[in-house]
Order: sequence, then C-alpha cells, then structure tokens
Amino acid sequence: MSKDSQWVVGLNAVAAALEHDAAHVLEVLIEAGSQNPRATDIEQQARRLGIDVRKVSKQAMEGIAGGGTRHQGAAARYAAAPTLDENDLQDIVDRADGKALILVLDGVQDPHNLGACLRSAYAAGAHAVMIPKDKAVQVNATVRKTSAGAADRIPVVRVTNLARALKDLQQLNVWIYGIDGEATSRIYDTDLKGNVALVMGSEGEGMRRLTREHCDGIVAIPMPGQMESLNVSVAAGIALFEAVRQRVCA
Ligand SMILES: C[S@@+](CC[C@H](N)C(=O)[O-])C[C@H]1O[C@@H](n2cnc3c(N)ncnc32)[C@H](O)[C@@H]1O
Repeated sequence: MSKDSQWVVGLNAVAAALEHDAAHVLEVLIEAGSQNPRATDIEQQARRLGIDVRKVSKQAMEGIAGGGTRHQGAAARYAAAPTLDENDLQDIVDRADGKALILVLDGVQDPHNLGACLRSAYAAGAHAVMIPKDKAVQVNATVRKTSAGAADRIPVVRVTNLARALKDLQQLNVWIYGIDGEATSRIYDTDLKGNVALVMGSEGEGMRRLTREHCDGIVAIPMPGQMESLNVSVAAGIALFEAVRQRVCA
C-alpha cells in the first residue's frame, strides 16, 4: 500500500472534500483573481478549518488539472486513500461481516464512467471497487472530479489479474455475478443479500471471456425498450441499488 497525496480539482470536488473529509485535505489552491463566489466560499471554508490556502496563476492551475479537466479555479491536495491490491481482499471481506458488496469493473476505459461508478458504489455503501491495473482507466483527476469525492473515500483495489482475483473472492465465500444485458436470468430474481461481487463489462467489448468464466452466475437488467445496452455506470448503479434494496427489505 502506498500513501501519498493527489490533486482533487473542480469546485464540487473540492467543496465535497472539505465538507466530508477535511482531515485529508492538505491544502487548497484558488486561482488568483477568481471572481467566482463559490471559489470564495471554498477559500473561507478552508481557512475556517485551518487548511492552508494558496492563490496560484491560471497556468499553474491548468498544469495541476492536466489536459481536458476543467478546474473551475479550485483544487485541493488530498491525502489520497491508500491504494489497495489483491492482498487486501481478505481484510475487506472479513470486515463486511457476510454482507460484502464489491463492484468489479472489467476494463472500463472512460474516466467519466469510472468516476460515476465510484460515486454510485460509495453511495450504495459498497465495500470496494476492483479494477485491473492494465488496459483500464485508473483513478486520475477527471475520475476524482466526476466521482464528486467518492474516489478518495471508497477503497479502490487494483489487481494484476482480474480472473485470479475473482477466484480469490470465491474462496472467501463471495458470490460473483456478471452483469450482462444478454443474460437470460434477471438480476431481480437473484439473491444479492450475502457477500457478492457485481462484475461489469467495458464500454465496447463487455465482459472478457475469462472474466465471464469466473462468474457464479450471469444476470441481466431487463430493458423493456429497444436500446441495445445501458451505459456501464448506469447499469452499475442499477445493480448496486438492487443489492441495497434487497438488503434494506430483508
Ligand atoms: C455498454 S455495455 C457493453 C456493451 C457491449 N457491446 C456488450 O456486448 O456487452 C457495458 C456494460 O454495462 C453493463 N450493461 C449494460 N446494459 C446492461 C443490461 N441491460 N443488463 C446488464 N448489464 C448491462 C454490462 O456489464 C456491460 O458489459
């Protein structure tokens, strides 16, 4: 596990970090000359909390945000959640006390989709999100911003070999359900109350063959309309909250 600091950028993401997890905010950066009242609110909030605030140039802010991410004149250096790997799975499952809810993303490419999945997983009370180390988008500034702070609060487990990690989860008594629109079984007929991992496929290809082979069951979210498939983050949200519904109603 490595513990370092990462940048959170954008007004919503910085405000969320200050509101929910100020203890992990190391410093706040505001673009010099910003007239945005929300940036002023963030600055005042940070100062009230005793967090250092620095005024920096637009160029410095753009350098931190990286290409393609709108920083909106605010950034925060955040003591990032530790990066977890396959060795942490047992601990995560043990602590969930027979009710582990784990979201597995098999090669999601789009940072906005990963951010949205992390946000939904955190909102659903999931215990972890598992992603492959290779050939998949990793947690970056765009993901952090889209996740509205969830990226730094939910454990993200990065694994070298997803199929092997699913096998490890099975040995920890976690049921692995592939979520796939082509399946003949419905998620609504599947018991998701115990230890479960919900496996989502990637945007283009869906679940890989080897991943599919490591699932205990494959289930679909029925779509009465004519669309071919749902966006992966929408499907993940529906699947996660079906598990939540079953647990709440149990
Ligand atoms: C955009 S879809 C991938 C479509 C891809 N062409 C395929 O063949 O699977 C991305 C992921 O969202 C999930 N998904 C989308 N629609 C779904 C549905 N109706 N039921 C279950 N999962 C769905 C699946 O996990 C899928 O792999």
